[in-house]
Amino acid sequence: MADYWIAPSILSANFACLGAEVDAVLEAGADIVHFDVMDNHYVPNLTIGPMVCKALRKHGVKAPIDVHLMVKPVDRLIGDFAEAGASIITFHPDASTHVDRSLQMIRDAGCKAGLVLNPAVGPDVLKYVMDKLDMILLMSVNPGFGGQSFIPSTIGKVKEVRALIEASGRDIRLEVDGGISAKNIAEIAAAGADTFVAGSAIFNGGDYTEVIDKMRSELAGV
Ligand SMILES: O=C(CO)[C@H](O)[C@H](O)COP(=O)(O)O
Repeated sequence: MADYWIAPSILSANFACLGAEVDAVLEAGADIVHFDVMDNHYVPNLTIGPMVCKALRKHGVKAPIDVHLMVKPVDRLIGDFAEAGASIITFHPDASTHVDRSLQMIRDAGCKAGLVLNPAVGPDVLKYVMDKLDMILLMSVNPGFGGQSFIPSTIGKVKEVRALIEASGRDIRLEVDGGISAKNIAEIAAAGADTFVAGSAIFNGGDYTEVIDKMRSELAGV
């Protein structure tokens, strides 16, 4: 017989395997799904797009999907992700020509809107658009790859941004992403963060429930 190869198309498979993994981590106690969208232009890596978001919704994922756009330009993808079922869309101010307009586009599309600050980017830009923000995401690694170490100066920035949020009187989530595990989550929460993105700690940490329970027990002590 000839050397026949059968090749299931991952694109047409509706990302069923990913759906099962997302189900597992939500059942283990995660609250939201964080989506790292990388374009090999704004960051040196290439990941997932709106089709995957849509496939997760079709698969039955009901949890909020928090889409972090590491792409430039930003605006063209907003409608696609909103239609695909995104709940929250965040982007980097240095990737959008008109930050206020991009935030408004996200809100007009029916999603919650947020800005992301890279480790070396200060919080000044936030002040002028506070009324359009539902989330602020502080990167605690340089974006593009999982598995990096938490940058300690983020703690000071979390405190600074928490103070800005309190002064605004608005209900804005403060999320931190990069190098987070049960070892440092309490310190980050004590500084003022309320949402924690963890990749390696959860997906390379063995039993999802045990890892998430350990994080929650650390948070309970804050
Ligand atoms: O956005 C990211 C990198 O740009 C990842 O979400 C982040 O780094 C999480 O991965 P890890 O917990 O392994 O650091």
